Amino acid sequence: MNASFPQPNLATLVLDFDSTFTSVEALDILAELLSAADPARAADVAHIKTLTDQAMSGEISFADALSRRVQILKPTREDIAGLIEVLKTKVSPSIARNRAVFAENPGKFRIISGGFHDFIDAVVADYGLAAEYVLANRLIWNDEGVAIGVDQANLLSQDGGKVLALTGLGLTGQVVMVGDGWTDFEVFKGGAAERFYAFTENVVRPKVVGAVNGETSQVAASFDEVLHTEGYQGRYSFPRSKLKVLLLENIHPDAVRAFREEGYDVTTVKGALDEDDLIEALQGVHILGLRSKTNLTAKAVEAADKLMAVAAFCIGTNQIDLKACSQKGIAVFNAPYSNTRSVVEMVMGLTVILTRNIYDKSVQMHTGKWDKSATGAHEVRGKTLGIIGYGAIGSQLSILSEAFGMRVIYFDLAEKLTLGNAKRYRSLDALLAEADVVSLHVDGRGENKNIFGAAQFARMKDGALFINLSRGHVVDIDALAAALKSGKIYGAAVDVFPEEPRTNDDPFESPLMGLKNLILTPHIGGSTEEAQEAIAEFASERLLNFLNRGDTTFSVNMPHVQLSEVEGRHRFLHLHKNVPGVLAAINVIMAKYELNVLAQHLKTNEALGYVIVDVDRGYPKEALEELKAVNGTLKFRSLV
Ligand SMILES: NC(=O)C1=CN([C@@H]2O[C@H](COP(=O)(O)OP(=O)(O)OC[C@H]3O[C@@H](n4cnc5c(N)ncnc54)[C@H](O)[C@@H]3O)[C@@H](O)[C@H]2O)C=CC1
Ligand SMILES: O=C(O)C(=O)COP(=O)(O)O
Repeated sequence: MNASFPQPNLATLVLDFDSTFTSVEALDILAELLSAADPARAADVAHIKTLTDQAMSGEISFADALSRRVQILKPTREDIAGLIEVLKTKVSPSIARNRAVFAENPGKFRIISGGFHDFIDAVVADYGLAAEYVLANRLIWNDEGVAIGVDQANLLSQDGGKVLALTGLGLTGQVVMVGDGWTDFEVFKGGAAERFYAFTENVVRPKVVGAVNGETSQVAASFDEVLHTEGYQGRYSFPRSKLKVLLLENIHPDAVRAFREEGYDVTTVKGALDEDDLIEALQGVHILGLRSKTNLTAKAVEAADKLMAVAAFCIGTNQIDLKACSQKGIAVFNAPYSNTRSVVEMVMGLTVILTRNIYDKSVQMHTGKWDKSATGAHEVRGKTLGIIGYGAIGSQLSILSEAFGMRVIYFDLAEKLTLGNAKRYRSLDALLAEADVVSLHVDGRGENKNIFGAAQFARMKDGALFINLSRGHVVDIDALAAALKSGKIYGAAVDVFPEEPRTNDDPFESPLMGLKNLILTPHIGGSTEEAQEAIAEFASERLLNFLNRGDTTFSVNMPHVQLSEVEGRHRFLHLHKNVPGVLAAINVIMAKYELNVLAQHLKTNEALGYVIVDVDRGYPKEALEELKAVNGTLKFRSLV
């Protein structure tokens, strides 16, 4: 840390070793190593684990369990050397990522353990903790180099030994105990520490967690949480385990895994939520993942107290009130290309099925009717496909249908790169007059409500086909039903509806039900395993890059800034209304606190300005308060 900004009055943090500093119980690992080398010792492993568990939960005497375990194991010096190598790879993830904190705060950390100096010292030495900072037991060795017992004179081989050993150090200032086990809690209960954190990153011991009072003793799911609460500047300015991620609508498990692996607190919900339930579920949530069926309304955005970012784990973002999100400085992302191909393949299949009348033939077969005839069945080759909306899906469809021998014409509001031999039509009516198959691929913007109604069906060729896999509100469903009933159009495939059930348990109702040569599908255009997996990867990466570095690439409402990892520096992320003077105000504060700026970016769009400043490590807390108070600030956070 920059020596000019020491954090005042930091407590001494005393860390337990087994299942706290490392993610494992050392004697369990030792037992596993011994039994791997000699399978006849498998029973010993089970025995050791039971004793460890009983002792850590406070069910049996710690001292008794300790010497019994050593006597069962009887490790050699080589065994202990092997154990050290393994333990070095098992340091708890949140401790490992905060390695710099140990060096930046010399003398502020102690290790206390009923385990043994014989292996602990070597493991914690990598973190700059010398043996004098370790309070632990010692093994008793015989002349053959075999450990045969425990130093009974050492306080830590006795019940209640941690309290006595720690008190004996006579530390000045506040002392805080961090550990997973009952003996760690006893340190606090016995008065040797002012505060206690029940450390649950590796193991949750109900007796210990149940004993905390929420004030001077509390649960910490990671070392980041401890550092943050105790005022240390750790690897993360805010502990990830306190950042809540809510994933709705059965988002692929790969996304859940991606967030959990990075230490975030993830909750999943199978279906979509209505406004009231969403408002309730969003309380305290920082990150929201949804798909096409959850409407994130302005009211829900307004009520969301902690929301920082939202991702549509799909293409469409029409279900999200983007304006409301921007006004609150909430970043919105989507996955614009991950299910494109799935939709296109489905449209190709539907085109062939409708053109050949395959669907109705199959329905009849299921009722025992054999109707072998060519009447009304056609090839798609040589037919004209009219694509409305030549975006990612429309243009990909253009390529595949040309490969099928179709002639492609399209209509789009925007200028688009025409692919292959497709032809752009500047008038929708002209396209409708020529297309044998009309396929809708416009986006779901509000203005597109009912763009396809009775007038458009009337302008289509008699007996043409109609396909909609875009958005339900784009088509007047009654007009579609009428066009099908009258025979004006020969067949249709519809995947999206103005009203869709929220979950698979809710009923589907539509005036389209029961009509002939009409294929209805439950909004599955993007529902392939390939697409869902790709979306999970893409959308979670966008969110994680935003959370971990401030990167806004691919955001649908934020100015785009691509950022690298934050290494050995602090990063301030300042999102504000796009009004004059904000950058200047930020720089005045930087200068006032003599913060050494390593890099600075400013990107704006119509509504928002986004300033990113990387500074040398170490800053006074007041600087952050002033940065947050700059006029126009919507969101401010700092990363380390
Ligand atoms: N059924 C499903 O499961 C899925 C549905 N979708 C939906 O498919 C639609 C298309 O997706 P993408 O191609 O990725 O979107 P995109 O944004 O790349 O393309 C949309 C195109 O439509 C054009 N457009 C918008 N309004 C128009 C109008 N009134 N008339 C003519 N052109 C208009 C735009 O200029 C743009 O080129 C979206 O509504 C998306 O939500 C996407 C994936 C899966
Ligand atoms: O990607 C889209 O826009 C879709 O419509 C797919 O929606 P879904 O994720 O299947 O709810």
